[in-house]
Amino acid sequence: MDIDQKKQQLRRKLLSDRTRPLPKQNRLIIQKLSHFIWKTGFSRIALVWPLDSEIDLRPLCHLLDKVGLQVLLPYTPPKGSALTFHYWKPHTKMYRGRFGTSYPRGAQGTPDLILVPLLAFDRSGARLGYGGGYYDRTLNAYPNSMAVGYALSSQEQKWIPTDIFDQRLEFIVTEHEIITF
Ligand SMILES: Nc1nc2c(c(=O)[nH]1)N(C=O)[C@@H](CNc1ccc(C(=O)N[C@@H](CCC(=O)O)C(=O)O)cc1)CN2
Ligand SMILES: Nc1ncnc2c1ncn2[C@@H]1O[C@H](COP(=O)(O)OP(=O)(O)OP(=O)(O)O)[C@@H](O)[C@H]1O
Repeated sequence: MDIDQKKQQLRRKLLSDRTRPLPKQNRLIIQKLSHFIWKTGFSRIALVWPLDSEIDLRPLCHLLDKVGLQVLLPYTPPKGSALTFHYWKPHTKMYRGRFGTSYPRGAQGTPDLILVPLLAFDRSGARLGYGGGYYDRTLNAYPNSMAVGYALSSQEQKWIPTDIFDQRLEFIVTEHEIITF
């Protein structure tokens, strides 16, 4: 079995086992993330609008906006291209995009810090996503942005198969800890 097939097998299993985070877990991750973001001193932060059963960062979008930081959200282009990030404010209208994603139209920006959604991670900083390769291409396209994954601690796996193009994360924030690589 090659790496793509191994990833696909793991992805299928994780998707079928996945349960929605509990409100308390969601709150704890947001607390940890907001503290982490505050400490970096960065001001342009890329987050993501949730898909089914994912951690919901929408309260964090509002929180960051309230304290005067710039919130950016991704637009998902056809497979093969990097995501683009667009400024969001609490009143911004969201549009339906590819794969059930939602995105704001309007001015594009370059984030200082990119929060990266994931299906699974391991202790080496490897991540498994939905298989579009979007964040791998995006982190390549924004080499100066800090990449920070966020996940439930239950999303940790012993080992994630990786390819040469897979981008490792610098940090992963869970409801229990901040993992540094
Ligand atoms: N909330 C959220 N937004 C996000 C992401 C994410 O993980 N979470 N993405 C992170 O990259 C991007 C969109 N990623 C996606 C990439 C591929 C597929 C996809 O191919 N879905 C197939 C099934 C995949 C499979 O069977 O392996 C489908 O819908 O048919 C879905 C989302 C950008 N926005
Ligand atoms: N930088 C890249 N250059 C060329 N091809 C790439 C690159 N990154 C990913 N790919 C291709 O995209 C496909 C999906 O990649 P991968 O399985 O790593 O996605 P993922 O990280 O799980 O998904 P996502 O980032 O969208 O959440 C791979 O089969 C690979 O061929």
